[in-house]
Amino acid sequence: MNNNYNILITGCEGQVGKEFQKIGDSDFTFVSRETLDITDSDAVQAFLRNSNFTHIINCAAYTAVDKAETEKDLCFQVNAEAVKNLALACEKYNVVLVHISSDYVYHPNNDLPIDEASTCHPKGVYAESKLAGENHIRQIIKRHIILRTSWVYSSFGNNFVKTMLRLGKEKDSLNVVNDQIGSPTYAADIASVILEMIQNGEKWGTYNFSNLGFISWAEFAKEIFKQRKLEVIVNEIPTSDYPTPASRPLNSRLIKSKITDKFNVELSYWKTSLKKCLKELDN
Ligand SMILES: NC(=O)C1=CN([C@@H]2O[C@H](COP(=O)(O)OP(=O)(O)OC[C@H]3O[C@@H](n4cnc5c(N)ncnc54)[C@H](OP(=O)(O)O)[C@@H]3O)[C@@H](O)[C@H]2O)C=CC1
Ligand SMILES: Cc1cn([C@H]2C[C@H](O)[C@@H](COP(=O)(O)OP(=O)(O)O[C@H]3O[C@@H](C)C(=O)[C@@H](O)[C@H]3O)O2)c(=O)[nH]c1=O
Repeated sequence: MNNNYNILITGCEGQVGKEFQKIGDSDFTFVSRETLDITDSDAVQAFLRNSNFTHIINCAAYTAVDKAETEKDLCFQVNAEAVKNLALACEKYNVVLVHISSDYVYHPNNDLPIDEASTCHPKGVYAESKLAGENHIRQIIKRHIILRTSWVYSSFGNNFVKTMLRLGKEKDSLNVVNDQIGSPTYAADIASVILEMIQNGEKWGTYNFSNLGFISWAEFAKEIFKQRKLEVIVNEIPTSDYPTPASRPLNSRLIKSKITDKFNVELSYWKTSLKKCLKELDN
């Protein structure tokens, strides 16, 4: 980056937040939940009033999709009300707000690839709270970027890759759903693309972003074990055989031409990014 930027990263201990820490640029100020709870609107206002931030990249969120079904208030506080706080404070102090949202806001009832203009039919508390957060931003602040991404994993925190590696050590075979189709996304690629977007000019709005290729969770699991040379059998099952408290969309095929056309960014193929993450885990 360069000296023109002064960027606050909220939720810095999460998967995406940690990737910004890995980049470790001097333009960044990192705050975790302990340092800045984004649901505390006074604290957020005070933090911005006393600093000179050009951007906030909001990596803070409530991401426990199933638990959200029984923690609706908390989930909405973090993913919707707190995002509103951030948007109001950014608008007041002339700060650009970069926010991360989810493929789960779309939840279409067809198999067609999804662009940013597609109608959203979020199902479940997490998905609804993420769309509510987005809507606050669009209503409050023009100078924003919302990145809708999917199936995020990294060497940090909890995610599908780490769950598969853990279960693969414990069991010879696993049942994994094969009818939810989307793209895994390496958190490091999200951090990189956000920085490219910030440096690439003022093109506000909502953008899909994920790694390239549309696959099922079962295919993802198989490739994780293949790259790790683990002999684990993946039994492909329908979602109906894997009941969960929150329903997941069957179609998460995000079209990424808006982001590639407007920002001229290169997307990484999902297997290539998976390889990088597994290497990172080895280290
Ligand atoms: N994970 C995924 O598969 C996907 C994620 N996304 C979106 O990407 C973004 C980043 O996700 P990811 O990095 O995986 O999320 P993580 O769950 O890994 O990290 C979220 C971070 O936010 C922190 N946090 C929670 N509540 C607050 C609060 N009130 N104030 C400040 N910080 C808080 C958490 O802290 P603590 O752990 O202490 O609660 C955690 O460190 C989120 O907006 C998410 O919705 C989109 C698509 C897929
Ligand atoms: C562990 C496991 C999961 N699954 C299924 C359940 C689910 O449909 C799918 C993925 O499971 P997870 O619980 O890891 O994924 P989930 O928490 O639903 O992941 C979502 O998180 C939120 C935050 C997002 O925004 C989404 O983009 C998406 O990444 O795999 C199996 O079929 N077998 C298994 O052994």
